[in-house]
Amino acid sequence: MRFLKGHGTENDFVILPDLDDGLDVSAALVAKICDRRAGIGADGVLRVARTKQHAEVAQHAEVAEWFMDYRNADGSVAEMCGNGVRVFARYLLDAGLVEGTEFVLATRGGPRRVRSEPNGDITVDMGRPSVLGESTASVSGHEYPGLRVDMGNPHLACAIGDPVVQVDLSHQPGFDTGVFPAGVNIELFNPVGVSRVVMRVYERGSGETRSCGTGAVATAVAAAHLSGDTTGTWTVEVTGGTLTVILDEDTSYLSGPAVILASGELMLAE
Ligand SMILES: N[C@@H](CCC[C@H](N)C(=O)O)C(=O)O
Repeated sequence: MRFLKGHGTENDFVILPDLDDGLDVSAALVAKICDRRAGIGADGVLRVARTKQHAEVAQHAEVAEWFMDYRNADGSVAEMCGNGVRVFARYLLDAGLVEGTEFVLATRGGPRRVRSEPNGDITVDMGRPSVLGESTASVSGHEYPGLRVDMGNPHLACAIGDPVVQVDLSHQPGFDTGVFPAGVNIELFNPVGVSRVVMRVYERGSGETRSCGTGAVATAVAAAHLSGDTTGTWTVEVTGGTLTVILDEDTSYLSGPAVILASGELMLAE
């Protein structure tokens, strides 16, 4: 099985080109691939599939030839992955599977338009964030109130008084399972200047990661909300680099680097 490895601000992925739709990618195989000792190691897997072959996204085949079949490191399926879309787009561009610098790809969360920028960054139109109210995350005995934001996938973005670098995110934070029956991605952030935040994230299905694109947009929405805003350009400093988020009236954009760093032949089997 051919694979590539890539990352976006160190949110890292194994890419499985499955252009003929022949791969049986079970949850167990994904978990093995993502294992950082016994596998290649990654926060998730991006299977490159044809949109028209998949009933769950086939309605977008007219606008998006390629479907990002995203799986978390534990093998669970998620609707969207912002950094995954950017790395997936980088792969499609490098492999010559798309024409031009702007195109649409399919995700379970809906079609997403991407643009390759002159400086090499990839920008994604992430759609309009849905603000769903408030909830609370608990970490090491602290209760952190936050904003529920749906980005196609669920987020709880919490501004905290403690420096985020000091928080222990080695375990799953507590959350209200009545509010988030399918689990949630939890962002903790500190506002650090004008339209600038430092963020850490504990991802559903992957644990703490060094970046999360949907989480960066959710965090920008929550940070803007604190100052009574819904629009603006935000710099989100994550552990693995820096992302830019633009919030406008109708949609949101995520920009940053996306890199393919290796390719090879995978010998793992279930
Ligand atoms: N890292 C991603 C989000 C991946 C999915 C998430 N763990 C979930 O289960 O919803 C991103 O960059 O958005």
